[in-house]
Amino acid sequence: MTTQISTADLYDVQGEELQSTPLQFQNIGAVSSFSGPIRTVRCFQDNALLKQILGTPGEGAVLVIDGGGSLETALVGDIIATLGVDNGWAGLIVNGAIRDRVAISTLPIGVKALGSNPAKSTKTGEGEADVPVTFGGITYRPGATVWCDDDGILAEH
Ligand SMILES: O=C([O-])CC(=O)C(=O)O
Repeated sequence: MTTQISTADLYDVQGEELQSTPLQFQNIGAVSSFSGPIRTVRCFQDNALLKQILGTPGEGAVLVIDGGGSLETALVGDIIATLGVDNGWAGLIVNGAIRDRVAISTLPIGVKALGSNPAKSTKTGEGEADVPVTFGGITYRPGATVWCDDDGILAEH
């Protein structure tokens, strides 16, 4: 695996052109440094749509999941995260909760989330995909690049 430039070094070179967030995401996957083109999904306490998307080729993209910051239910567990691994996604940024934290910590994928909750989400498929989503001061636009590591997140405008 190629070593990725740290977000701090990237900020020093390109900071004016990048967005950062003060949100203190937890790094839950086994990969803490990851980057790629942004794909997005917006869903509230329902994970059928994001599961469907992670079942398609990721081609190194980062799926940004805007769950509205809800920690009431988990949007991603180890089965869904494994789907992401198997389909070539670089990582997930979850504005919400995950579950199966211990299992996800062994998976070769980046997973940033606000926290965890064993309660599961509904599965109606409600939500939107590949639209710009905004949380924590960053607007994540499909196709723009995002970089993540232990220091945080940077994204192109
Ligand atoms: O099915 C769910 O809601 C999430 C889950 O537990 C998994 O991905 O393993």
